[in-house]
Formats: sequence, C-alpha cells, structure tokens
Amino acid sequence: MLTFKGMLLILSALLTTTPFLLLLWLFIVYFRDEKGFRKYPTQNWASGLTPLAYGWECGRPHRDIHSKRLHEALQKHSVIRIAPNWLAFGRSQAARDIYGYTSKCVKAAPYDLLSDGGANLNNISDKSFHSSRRRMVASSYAPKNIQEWEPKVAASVADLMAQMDARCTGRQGPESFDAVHWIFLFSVETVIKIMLSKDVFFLRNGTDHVYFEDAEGRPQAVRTVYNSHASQRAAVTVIWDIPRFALWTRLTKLISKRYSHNWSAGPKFHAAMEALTKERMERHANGEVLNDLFQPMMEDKYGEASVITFKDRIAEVEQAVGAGTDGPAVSISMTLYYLVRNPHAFAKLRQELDITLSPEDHVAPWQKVKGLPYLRACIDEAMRLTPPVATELIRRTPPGHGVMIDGYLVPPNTNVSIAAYTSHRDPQIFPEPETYDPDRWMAKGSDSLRNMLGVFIPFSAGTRGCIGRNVSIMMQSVCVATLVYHYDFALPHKTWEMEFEEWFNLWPIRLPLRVWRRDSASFPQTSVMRT
Ligand code: HEM
Repeated sequence: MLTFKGMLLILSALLTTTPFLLLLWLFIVYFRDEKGFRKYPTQNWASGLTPLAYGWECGRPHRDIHSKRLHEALQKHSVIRIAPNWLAFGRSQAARDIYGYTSKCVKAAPYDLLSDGGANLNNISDKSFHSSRRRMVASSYAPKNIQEWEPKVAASVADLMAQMDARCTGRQGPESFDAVHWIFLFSVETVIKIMLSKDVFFLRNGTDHVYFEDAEGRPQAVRTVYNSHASQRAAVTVIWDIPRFALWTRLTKLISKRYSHNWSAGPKFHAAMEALTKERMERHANGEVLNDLFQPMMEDKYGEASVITFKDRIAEVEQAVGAGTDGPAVSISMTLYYLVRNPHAFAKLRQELDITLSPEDHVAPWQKVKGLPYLRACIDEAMRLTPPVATELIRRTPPGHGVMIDGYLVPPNTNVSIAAYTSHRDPQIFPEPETYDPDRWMAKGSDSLRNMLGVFIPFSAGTRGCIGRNVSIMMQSVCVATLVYHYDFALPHKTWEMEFEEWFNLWPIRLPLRVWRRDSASFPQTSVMRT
C-alpha cells in the first residue's frame, strides 16, 4: 500500500525528472537531425529545439518589430531555421515559390488550430474545402461588385471628416488628431457595413464598442478592435507549439495576469461577432433583402440556401472584422504618415487629385479615383515598406516529395515562409528599399515593374491570396484621396518617427497630427469656378 509520504516522493521525483527528460528528448531529436536542418543557422539558441523559440521572438519586448529583426538576420544568411521544422527564406524569389499560383505548399498546422473555433476562408487548410468555400463567397468580392459598396465607404469617410473638422487646429495648434485611432474606427465600421449591412456608428461615438444582449438577455458592450488585438497578443507566442497549445494556454493564463486578460479577449470578441451574425441572420429570416458580403452565406444567386454552419458563419465574420479591418486601417494610416513625411510625394498626389476632383466632391468618388496611377503608387509603396501583415505566413511543403524554394530542395512536410517585410526589401528588385518612393511604381509595362509585382505580397498571393483585396483598395483609395484633397497635415516635429506593435499583424501605435482644412484659394481655379 502506497503511503502519503511515498506518493509525495514519487510526485517530487516526477516533477524534477520530467523537465530533464523533456530537454533530453529535444536534444536527441535535434542531434538525430532527420531532415538535415542543422546546417542552417538558427534564429536563437532554442530555434532548433522548440517552436516556442519563434513565439518568444514574436512576443518579447524589443525596440524593433520581430519581422525587422528576422529580416536583418536574413541579410547575412538566405535561409534561417526559426523552429525545429520551419525554414524562413530571405530572398524574394522564395515568395513566388511558396505563395504563387503554381506552389504546391499548403497552409500549415497552426491554421487548423484556429479553425477549431469555426472554419473560415483564411483558416481552412484543406484544398477542396477551401475551394468550395471560396466559390460560395467569391462573386460578392468580385471587382464588378465594388461599386455597390461605395456609398457605405463614402458615408464613413464623411463621418471621419466630421471628426477631423472638429479637431482642426491649424498649422500652429496642438496635435489633436490621432489618425491611427480614427482610421481604425473608420476601417472597422466600414467593414461591418460591407459585411453585415449594419451601422455600428463607431466614428460618431468615437469608440469601437458593439452593444448587444447576451443569451440571458443582459446588455453587453464589447470593444471590437481592442479585443481582436488583445487575443492576437496572447495567441502569437504559443500557437506554434501545436501539440501543447492547450497546455501553454492554461499555463500562461495561470501565471500571468497580462496573458489571462488577453486570453479573455478572444471570447469577448467572439461573443460580439456572434451577436452581429445572429442579428444579420434574423434580418434575412424576416425577409429583408440585404446586399453585403454575408448574403452568399445565406443563399446563392438562385435563392438556394447556402450550406454552411452557424459556427462557420461567425468565423467568416470574425475573419473580415478582425484581420480584414487591420489591413485597410494600417495601410491608410501608413500612407498618410509617409505622405506627410514626404512633402514632394504629397504635393505630387495633390496635383493628380486636383486634375481629377473638384471641391464639390466632398468624398472622392471611386469612379474618379480608381484609375489614378500616383494615388495607387502612394498606397502600394506604403504597403511595400510597412505591410499590414508583415510577418512569416507559414506554409507546409506537401508530403511525399521535396519542393525547390529559391534554389534549395526543401524536404516534404516542412514549414516554410518568407515575410512580406523581407520580400519587399530585396535590393535587386527594389533599389534603395528603405526609401518611400512611389515613383518606383510608375514605370508601367516595364520589366522592373513586372519584377516588383511578382514579389509584392501585402495580400499574400496565389489561391490563398486575400479575397478582400478589391474591397480594400477601394476603401484605401477613396479615403486617402479625400483626405489629401481636402486637408493639410503636420507631424509633431520633423523627425517624429512612428512606433509599432507586431503580433500576427503589424499596427502603428499612434499618429498624432495637426490637421487643417486646405486653404480654399489653393484649389485650382477651374475647380473653384465649378462650385
Ligand atoms: C490592406 C488591406 C488588407 C491586407 C493587407 C490583407 C492581407 C491579407 C493576407 C496577407 C492574407 C493571407 C493570410 C494568410 O495567409 O494567413 C489575407 C487573406 C484574407 N483576407 Fe485580407 N487583407 C486586407 C483586407 C481584407 C479585407 C477588407 C477583407 C474582408 C472584408 C479581407 C479578408 C480576407 C480573407 C477572407 C482572407 C482569406 C482568403 C483565403 O484564404 O481564401 N482582407 N489578407
């Protein structure tokens, strides 16, 4: 019969030997080196032992974002092992090989973990399931539909302008307009309108609260962007260690108040998205015919009910309102930032807009601005330098045979990636890569432009490229054109630098600006005469 003392002895022996045995096991795997990866330099001393080494790099406090740090390391080595079974590439050719249409690579296991809460376009890794879901919704994202969403975008741009007008201080006043805060509200409110035909009035209220009743009928107020971001902060450090993800979640919740707070944000965001999804479905059931991105998830164009679960519908809404909001918000904020820092580019864009718009265009019409080359160049150049999804998007080589990536034969079932941050800084393709130079995009039809487009991956690429790209370009173009046409801006001081936070996505922290309405005498004479 085992005594209490005996049990304590066994327990303490287990507690002391388990970490040792685990470490021993990791070292055995490391030295057995089945795939021959020990020849590659590692990101840090633990990268060859555990995928948590990459999570650590994503989560540890540092003056520079993790994509920049890895990019700098990749200047010295063209491949770096960032986890036991994960190679990060440093030359832009890898972008075509990993993400291009002909690539055999598929989304890797962390996506499957995410799909546990509901399968959406982004987290489905199975090819045929993904194709059928993409077919279900593709038509609503198609370029021909973009015009349909314009009034929703224009209404939000007008509300953004109202908030800017209320904060106009002139050249000498204080920086009273935090563009990051307001542009995030613009982006999330617009995406919710386009996705669900619902106006959440974030811009008018000045906050990202969604109000709804929970299952017990209690009123709830949940912050959308805040909770979506907090849940990213928790997950990105531990999601890479798939078999022990649940264990790390529990442990981090237990030992850290910050983690515990961030883990609780995911369910809050989910509850808000569930409430919005339910409300949208009820409106459909009550016979309202709504034109939005959600409609194909209710019925197809022949009126046949769509085959998709409630859980998956919520997951699709979460993808659009979470990640789909960050992209346009970051891109618009960064375009504005680079333009204000580069008066020459600002003036050149203003000139292009002056030829196209007139002062009575309170909000720039999409029809007028969609073909403007310099506007698009300014936006693309901002996404090149600061891609909203800057990081390593993890893919897996197929089972059975290896794949050539940038001249390296990579064994089957290996995780591979190249960050947009790195691909967009290849000096062979983008001379002076750290310079904001929209003109580099203006050489239409040239080989250099073709080469740039081949490795320009802010929206990823191939069959898993962003489906919201067209919607987003419209939001970005209309918003940037309107702001640059009607307002002038100044940074706190000439050398003011943007600071960032990066987890899965990359977010500028704040952009405090002085804002004032453009002097009416500065509008071109012909436009003024038209008013
Ligand atoms: C500047 C704006 C945007 C950027 C930079 C961006 C970026 C991306 C990237 C990099 C991916 C691939 C993610 C991965 O492989 O893990 C992606 C996928 C996706 N994005 Fe976007 N996105 C933007 C706007 C939007 C918007 C506005 C929506 C929806 C309203 C959206 C919906 C989606 C969806 C559903 C996917 C998954 C596509 C698939 O796998 O079939 N995105 N996006």
